[in-house]
Amino acid sequence: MAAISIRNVDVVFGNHVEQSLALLDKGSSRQEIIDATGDVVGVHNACIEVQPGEICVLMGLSGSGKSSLLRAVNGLNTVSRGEILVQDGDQMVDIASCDAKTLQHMRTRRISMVFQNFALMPWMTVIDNVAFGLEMQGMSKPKRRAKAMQQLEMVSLTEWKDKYPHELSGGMQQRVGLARAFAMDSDILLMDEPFSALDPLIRNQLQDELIELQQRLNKTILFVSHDLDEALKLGTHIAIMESAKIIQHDKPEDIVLNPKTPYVADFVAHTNPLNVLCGRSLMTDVSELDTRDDMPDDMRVLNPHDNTLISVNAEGAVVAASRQDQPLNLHRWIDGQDIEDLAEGLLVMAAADVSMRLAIEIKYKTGLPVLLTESDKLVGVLLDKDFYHALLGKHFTVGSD
Ligand SMILES: Nc1ncnc2c1ncn2[C@@H]1O[C@H](COP(=O)(O)OP(=O)(O)OP(=O)(O)O)[C@@H](O)[C@H]1O
Repeated sequence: MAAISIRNVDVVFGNHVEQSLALLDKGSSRQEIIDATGDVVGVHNACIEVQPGEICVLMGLSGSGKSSLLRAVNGLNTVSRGEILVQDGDQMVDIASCDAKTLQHMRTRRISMVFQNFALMPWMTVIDNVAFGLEMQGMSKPKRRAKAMQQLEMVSLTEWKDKYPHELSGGMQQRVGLARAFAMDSDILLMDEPFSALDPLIRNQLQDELIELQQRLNKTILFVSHDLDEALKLGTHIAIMESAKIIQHDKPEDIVLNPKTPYVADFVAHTNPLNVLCGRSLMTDVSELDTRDDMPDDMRVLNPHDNTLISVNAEGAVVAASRQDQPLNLHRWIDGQDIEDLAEGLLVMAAADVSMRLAIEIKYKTGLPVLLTESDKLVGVLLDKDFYHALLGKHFTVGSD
């Protein structure tokens, strides 16, 4: 069961919603609808399923409708048409049509929100800010203070518990915002550009902390960002919005490798995709490696210029390698090992899903191509051209639709 299921959702701001929806159905543009009715289309026909434990990032330029859609998920924006089904135990509640009491229940128990401007109460101490939502849930004072302390510990702010928000830096205030959201124990977190007001170093640190917290707590997160690097880093899925519509909803790697429109390609061209690209997507397939008539059948050429060769056995495993007739040592890369262990001239075999960032580091240390394996079988090789393609962004083609 999806945690959030957004089905054909339109959000129209204004006083002529029916008329504007009719115009949308006739294919009128956003601007034509503003001209005809004065209404603004925030979201047009959005459909996404977010599975439990996913981080889905809504990404797009300013005004594309990201916040409008996010805010519809907890009823802060009225859904003009369509359904937003949110998991509540073993049933799904339609936020678009449920009564006020159910919406209140969903907001206090199931869905928490973290805002860009932190939205802390300036007259309350840090701990009271974190405990605030728990009071709304009806939890007793000692219990909610204990719980709030736990959350502050999680974001390393226990020593600041009695301070007021203005005494904290922006990054610390956003940590309080995170602690407050996590304290609610709700399964779903809505995050509206929570880190964009912070300087890059702190933003990076909070992104890492969010990933770490998410791995521990397994929340479902819908996250708004206008920064593709942030989306690629955080998202298990990314939904790209343009002019109120979702134009591509995919895994990060697919966004980078197969942008569906020039708008998406333009974002991709200005990003650093090395963290999301994996070796398999860019490798030269084993079947494309050259053989030579003057060599045994099991030999493959990695580099004809310095005569780097490998020998592959009947099971497809690499059993030997040489360069300029001198044997090369083979080395199996183990996750988590220290890159400094590698030396010039080692021929490394890594899993085919190795990140391109790590593959480039390996190549830098060894000066050799990187062999990619699956269950010990050679499936491909990262040659110089594959690294250059990754670095120069020559790895994608824009889809036709
Ligand atoms: N409450 C509202 N009333 C009227 N128009 C609104 C309202 N909220 C958003 N809009 C309009 O809907 C459109 C989409 O805005 P939205 O804030 O969702 O975009 P966004 O992609 O989140 O942009 P940003 O990154 O700048 O926050 C904009 O044209 C905006 O002016």
